[in-house]
Amino acid sequence: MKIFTARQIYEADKSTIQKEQIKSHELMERAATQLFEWMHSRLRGTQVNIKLFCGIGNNGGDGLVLARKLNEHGYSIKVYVVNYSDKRSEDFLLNLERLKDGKVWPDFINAESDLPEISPNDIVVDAIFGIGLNRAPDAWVGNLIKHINSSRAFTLSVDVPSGLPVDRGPWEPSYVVNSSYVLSFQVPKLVFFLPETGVYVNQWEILDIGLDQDYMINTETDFELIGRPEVLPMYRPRLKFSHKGTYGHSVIVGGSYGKIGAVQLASNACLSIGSGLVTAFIPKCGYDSLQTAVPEVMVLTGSREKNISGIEIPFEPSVVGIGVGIGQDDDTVSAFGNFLKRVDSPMVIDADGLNILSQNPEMLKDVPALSILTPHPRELERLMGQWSSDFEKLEKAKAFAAHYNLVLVIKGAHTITIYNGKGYVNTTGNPGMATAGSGDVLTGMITGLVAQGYSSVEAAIFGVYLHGLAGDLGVSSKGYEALKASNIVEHIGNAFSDVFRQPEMEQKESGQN
Ligand SMILES: NC(=O)C1=CN([C@@H]2O[C@H](COP(=O)(O)OP(=O)(O)OC[C@H]3O[C@@H](n4cnc5c(N)ncnc54)[C@H](O)[C@@H]3O)[C@@H](O)[C@H]2O)[C@@H](O)CC1
Ligand SMILES: [K+]
Repeated sequence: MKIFTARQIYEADKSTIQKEQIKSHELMERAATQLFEWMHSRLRGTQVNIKLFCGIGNNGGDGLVLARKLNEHGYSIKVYVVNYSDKRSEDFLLNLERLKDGKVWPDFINAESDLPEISPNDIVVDAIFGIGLNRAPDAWVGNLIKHINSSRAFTLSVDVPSGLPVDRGPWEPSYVVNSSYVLSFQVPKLVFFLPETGVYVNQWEILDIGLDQDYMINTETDFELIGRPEVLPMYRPRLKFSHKGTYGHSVIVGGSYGKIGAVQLASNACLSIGSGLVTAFIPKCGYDSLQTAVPEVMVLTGSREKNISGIEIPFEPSVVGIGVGIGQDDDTVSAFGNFLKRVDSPMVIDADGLNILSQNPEMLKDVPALSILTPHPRELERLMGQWSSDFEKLEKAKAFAAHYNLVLVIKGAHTITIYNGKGYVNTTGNPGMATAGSGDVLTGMITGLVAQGYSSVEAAIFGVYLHGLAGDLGVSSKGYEALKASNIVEHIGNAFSDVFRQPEMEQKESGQN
């Protein structure tokens, strides 16, 4: 699913109004009717106090339409107009009149007003600012937002949490509504998925308000949300008359004394995702344990007992995944550097492989084109320097990936794969996966997909998706705390099946942070 910028959403809005020959207030009515139906289908007339905070733009207009409909259906509502500007939008004004026609009289909140009482049992509808926010809210509006946040009431945000701009970080982090649930129109917003701004969104759901499909399909976006519909077409079916050679021979290079488990996890994951053959290249100390733990994996050892000091592979591998548990001994670093010079085909580089690159940036030019680097945020920072916001991080990552012609997988709650100026935001995974060895499993999975002929970017996107899904399936039986990296490997097969599961009903895009 494409992730549009605010400017693109306004364009889609305009194009819909033109093509359908409707008025903008009719589109507002359509959007707010969706909001109402969402609430009504859940509340079914329950007598709870609903407090609607409406700004003076179209986000506020949505709130007013919702208030009118709730009132018509007998709900107990109180409407507050947050009067932060006298530039009220036309559709806001129209709907203010319609609300008054229904005998609902909003309270107007200004800089001098007392803050209204909000009980933890109330439902707050947050329609103060939408995607039109273009500067920090005034301090008194910020204080109102803080007041809403401290009320502990269930807070339903219209389109976006008020105070959260959609194309940058907030000016003042405490002036952003902490949403319990965001009902976002038509498309998800990038800020829902980034570590600094995703914290304002507990759960989100997309409401389809029927914006112009032609515009949506034909407009290129810088980011895309990756769910099942996006990964299904990437799948490469296994062929009846195929053999293990068809699916590639992967080599996992890594391990050092005390860190052989990393290679075990990566090679096991590599096999489980379908690599025809897997060979591990490790120091001698790991030979027995690895052969015993994963008998299907072939093992080559270097000349040293405890670390890798030279990498010799006596055949042409389909792909190499390198770095897990490899350490940073001087001779390992030079073995790594020499190996990079000798390999031309894309590799998967993780963990200490990335740290070696950060320490020795001159090696970056030897990394084969289209290699996949899988840093977590600290490793990314070591590779490309600090950033001041998530948005700057993404811009730097795009520039870095383009400069070296690489695929960058930025690991996190929503892992983002960067390639060719575009970011692919993953939707699977859970906090149970923040556990030792989880990254080693991902390295093995991506390596195994490249071995089977997936392009680098597809291997990264699909591998990240399946890794998260395997973790989600693992959590359903183990729980968050007990989930181990080896459980993720055990669920890779189920993750494939899940991708092909027929949806029981129409899937709605939604998520939880
Ligand atoms: N594009 C769509 O698909 C649709 C959008 N609708 C709603 O329209 C919203 C956008 O409406 P608007 O463009 O009117 O913008 P907002 O309602 O988000 O903000 C209102 C206005 O306040 C001003 N403003 C921005 N930051 C401010 C600040 N810090 N202090 C004081 N004033 C500030 C701006 O001039 C802005 O236009 C969406 O979020 C959505 O809720 C819906 O009505 C229907 C369809
Ligand atoms: K809002």
